[in-house]
Amino acid sequence: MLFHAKICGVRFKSDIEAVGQAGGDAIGLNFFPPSIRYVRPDEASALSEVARRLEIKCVGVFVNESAESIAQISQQVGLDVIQLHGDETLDDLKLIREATRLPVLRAIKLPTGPLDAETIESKTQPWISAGCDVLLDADAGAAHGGSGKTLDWDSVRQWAERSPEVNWTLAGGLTPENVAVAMQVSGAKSVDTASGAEQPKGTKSRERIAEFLNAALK
Ligand SMILES: O=C(O)c1ccccc1N[C@@H]1O[C@H](COP(=O)(O)O)[C@@H](O)[C@H]1O
Repeated sequence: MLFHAKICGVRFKSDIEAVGQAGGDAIGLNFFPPSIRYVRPDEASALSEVARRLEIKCVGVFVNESAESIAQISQQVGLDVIQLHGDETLDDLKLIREATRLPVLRAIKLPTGPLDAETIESKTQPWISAGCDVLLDADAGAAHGGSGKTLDWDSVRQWAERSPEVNWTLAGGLTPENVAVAMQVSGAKSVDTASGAEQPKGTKSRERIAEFLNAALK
């Protein structure tokens, strides 16, 4: 497992200090320019120094970025994990791995309505076979992520029970209020949130970060 609880889309040092104080083990730095959580690589370098000091992993979130660009940003910032959250292919994965030599977390975007274990299996299987950990997220359309929409956690559990060896993270609309239930129902041991730790949307809240991590790590 790459991490237990990640707070994604942090933009300020104080966000990372709040994650460290509440025992979180990963942050996400968002390199998708249209996102409200986007950080420039030079800003991200300063953030990753804080994370490194607190022994928090830095996950770079990328959407349809070239392998060269991912490698350049990854080196500049000092990333630990590459999260692919766009329409990247298995051929792209090969290039990204060769260029970065970092573990890859593949976001699998699933429908927010009724779901079944077979659908999750068919979408995750090629990436798991290629050696990726997978992050299950709600399909956010053109925004690609950060929608605040939740998944059908019962179906996630049915899929996960069939594949106990797979390293996976639950995302999609997780909040301080629902993360404990989401973990109980789905069986997730690793979770990720972006909008759930914000107040207002786009601004991380120290209180919501602490509440989320307390609920997820208890
Ligand atoms: O957060 C974003 O803006 C974002 C944009 C593009 C790709 C991924 C993004 N974030 C990821 O989306 C999931 C779910 O977000 P939420 O918790 O539902 O708001 C989040 O865990 C990030 O990894």
